[in-house]
Amino acid sequence: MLAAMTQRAHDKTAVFRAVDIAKIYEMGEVKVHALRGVTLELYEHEFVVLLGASGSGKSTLLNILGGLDVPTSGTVHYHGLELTQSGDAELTRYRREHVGFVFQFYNLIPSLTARENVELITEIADSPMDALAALELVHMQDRANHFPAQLSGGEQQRVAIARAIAKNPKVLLCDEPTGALDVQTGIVVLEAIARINRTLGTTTAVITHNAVIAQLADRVITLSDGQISGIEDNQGKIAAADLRW
Ligand SMILES: Nc1ncnc2c1ncn2[C@@H]1O[C@H](COP(=O)(O)OP(=O)(O)OP(=O)(O)O)[C@@H](O)[C@H]1O
Repeated sequence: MLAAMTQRAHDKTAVFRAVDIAKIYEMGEVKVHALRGVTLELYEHEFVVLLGASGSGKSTLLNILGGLDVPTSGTVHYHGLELTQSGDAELTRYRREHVGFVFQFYNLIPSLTARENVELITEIADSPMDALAALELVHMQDRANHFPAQLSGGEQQRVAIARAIAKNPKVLLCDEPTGALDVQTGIVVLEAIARINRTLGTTTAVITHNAVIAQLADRVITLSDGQISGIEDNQGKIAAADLRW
């Protein structure tokens, strides 16, 4: 078992290497231990699901990997860049150049069309893809000229995903991307995320509390009470269209 894991570690290039990270939120007298010594690697091109109950520390971990937050102790590397030694300007540059974020709520700009929402990002990125090509990846090219209010929740989320990947990020971090959607719509959104991982090779991490969604992943990392309680290769990876919950 250990030999197999060591072998795999040698076969793959680590994008992230987090060692013994802890995060303590201090609120007056109260200390919340959101992460308690998390060590993990995420590899190039893989699709990881971070699974755990509410409050287990999933968002805290994702925010730290994405440079939105810093741990109280421990180290995080993104390739050669030590995020835990980086200042605000460096973290901002890191996020802008390397990370696409997708959240539960889409945060599209209501006065801009789908295409314009995506173009906002492509205009400031170094090597963006064409906004329409990004919309095509999430099967929203036909709705490019529609405003967010003219789109369903799932369609808005697909536009938000197009916006996240249009700058060609190396990693796509998704925090409960289907949390606000019904099952069928959620499946279409997950299909879009899986398609991006397959076709662009973007290292993808999806947070969920829904164990069914873990079937999409190459690896499933389970968090419980701020600690990793399991890391498993998923032998039974299935297509999003075949998920049922
Ligand atoms: N900014 C904050 N200030 C204080 N405590 C926080 C803060 N953010 C998170 N926490 C606490 O840290 C713990 C982990 O929260 P986190 O949001 O990472 O969990 P989660 O697994 O993503 O939960 P959920 O699925 O409900 O979003 C929780 O106890 C939460 O209340």
